Amino acid sequence: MDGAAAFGEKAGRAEGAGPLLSVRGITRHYGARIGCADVSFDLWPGEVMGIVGESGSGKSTLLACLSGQMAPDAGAVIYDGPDGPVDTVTMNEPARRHLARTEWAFVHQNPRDGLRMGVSAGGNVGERLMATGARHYGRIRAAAAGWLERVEIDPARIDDRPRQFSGGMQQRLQIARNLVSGPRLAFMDEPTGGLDVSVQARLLDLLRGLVRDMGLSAVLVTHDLAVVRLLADRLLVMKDGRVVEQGLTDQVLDDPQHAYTQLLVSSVLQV
Ligand SMILES: Nc1ncnc2c1ncn2[C@@H]1O[C@H](COP(=O)(O)OP(=O)(O)OP(=O)(O)O)[C@@H](O)[C@H]1O
Repeated sequence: MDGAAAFGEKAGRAEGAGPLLSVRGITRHYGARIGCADVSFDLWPGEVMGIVGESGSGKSTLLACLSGQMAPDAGAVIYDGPDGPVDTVTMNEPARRHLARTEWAFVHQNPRDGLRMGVSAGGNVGERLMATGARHYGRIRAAAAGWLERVEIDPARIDDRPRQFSGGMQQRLQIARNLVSGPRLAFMDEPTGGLDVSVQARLLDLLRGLVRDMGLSAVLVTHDLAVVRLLADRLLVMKDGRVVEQGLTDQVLDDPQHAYTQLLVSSVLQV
C-alpha cells in the first residue's frame, strides 16, 4: 500500500478531521553520514511546528525533505490536499511543483533566494498571483499594493527593485510574495536569521499576526529559541539527525526532559 492510501483514512477531507501534514519515518543520508533519521510527526491545520537544534542537527535536511526540495531515502510525507491526502514523496514532479505554487509557501533565510531581484516589488508579489491563475493587471497590482502595505512597506515603492530595500524590507517582501496567494502551509527556514535584533523583533511580530489572521500552518526551522517561543505551538528538538524530544513549546522550553534540550535551553549550545 502506498503512503497516501495508508494514511488516507486518518487524514480524511472533512474539515478539521485530520492533520494537514503527516510525516512518517523521514530518513535521509549523505553517503554514510546521517542527514535526518526516522522523523515522524503530525501538523494540524493552523498549527506552527518549530524544529530546533544546533547547527548540523538535521533541521535543513528535514525541511528540504518535507517541502519536496530533496528526496528522502525512506518515509512518507502525506499532505491533505484539495483532492485528498497525497504522498508528496512519491508524487510526480509537476504535481509537486503545482502544490508548491498553489498550496505551499517557502520563506528562505536569505530573501535573495526567495525573491527575483531584477523584478519590481509589485512584480514579485504579483507574479505569485499570476502563477495561481490571476490575469487582470489592475487587480493584481492593487492586490500587490495591499500586500506591501500589510507587510509594512510603503506602497509608493511598488516599482522599486528589492535591492533598493533594506534586509528587513526584503524579508517582508519575500513574505508578501509567499502569502499573497493564500497558501495553507508555509515552510520557513530561519526567517529572522541574519537580521538585526530590532528588525527581527518587528518581523516576528508581523509573522505572528499574519499566521494568526490567515490561520496558516507552518513548519519553522530555527536555532533561535526566542523565535519558536513566539511563533511555534509545538516543538521538535533534533540532535544528530534524530528527534530527541517533542511537545508543546512552553512545556519543552520550561520543563525540558532530554539532557540535550536542557543544554539548549540553558544556552550552552546556542550559537
Ligand atoms: N550536502 C551535504 N553533503 C554531505 N553532508 C551533508 C550535506 N548537507 C548536510 N550534511 C550533513 O547532514 C547533517 C545535517 O545537516 P543539516 O544542514 O541538515 O543541519 P542543520 O541543523 O540544518 O544545520 P544548520 O543550522 O547549520 O543549517 C550534518 O551532519 C551535515 O554535515
